Amino acid sequence: MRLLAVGKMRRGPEQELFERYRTRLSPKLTVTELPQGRGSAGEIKRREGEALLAACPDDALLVALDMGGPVRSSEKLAVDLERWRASGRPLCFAIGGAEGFDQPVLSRADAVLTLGPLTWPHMLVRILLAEQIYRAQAIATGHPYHRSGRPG
Ligand SMILES: C[S@@+](CC[C@H](N)C(=O)[O-])C[C@H]1O[C@@H](n2cnc3c(N)ncnc32)[C@H](O)[C@@H]1O
Repeated sequence: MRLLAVGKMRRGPEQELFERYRTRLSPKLTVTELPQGRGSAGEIKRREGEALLAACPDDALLVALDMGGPVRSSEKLAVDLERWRASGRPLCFAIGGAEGFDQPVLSRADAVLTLGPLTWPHMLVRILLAEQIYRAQAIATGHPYHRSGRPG
């Protein structure tokens, strides 16, 4: 699995937390960091979008992290992750920069993964994504890390 992410994560508590989850994942999640775009908001989005699409293999199943996607439970994400991996295509997640994704990235994406309607800082999104993939793996294997606790 690959993560294409705009921006550079510096050493510190965010990186430590991200690594805590990332290193528990199987298969491994490798990270490709892309430079933040320059110029107007439109130029930033276009440049970052071009870099994201250039880094994404043609045959990859691209999952764009964006507020605009359908809301999923962690259990549903576990099912979708299994389905995405069973496709046999390399799985690529993408996290945008401060301006979000350019339309061509969203058009190329095979799926959109939302972490809810709130806007999260992109470095926290890396942590949340790694934790949710780890949780999805715990759900798939029946590991007690995940406890549903929901009625019904
Ligand atoms: C600071 S946000 C960008 C916000 C931008 N103004 C927009 O409207 O998309 C940076 C990146 O974090 C990710 N992100 C932020 N909040 C998210 C959420 N609730 N669900 C999924 N991804 C999110 C997206 O990949 C987004 O491109």
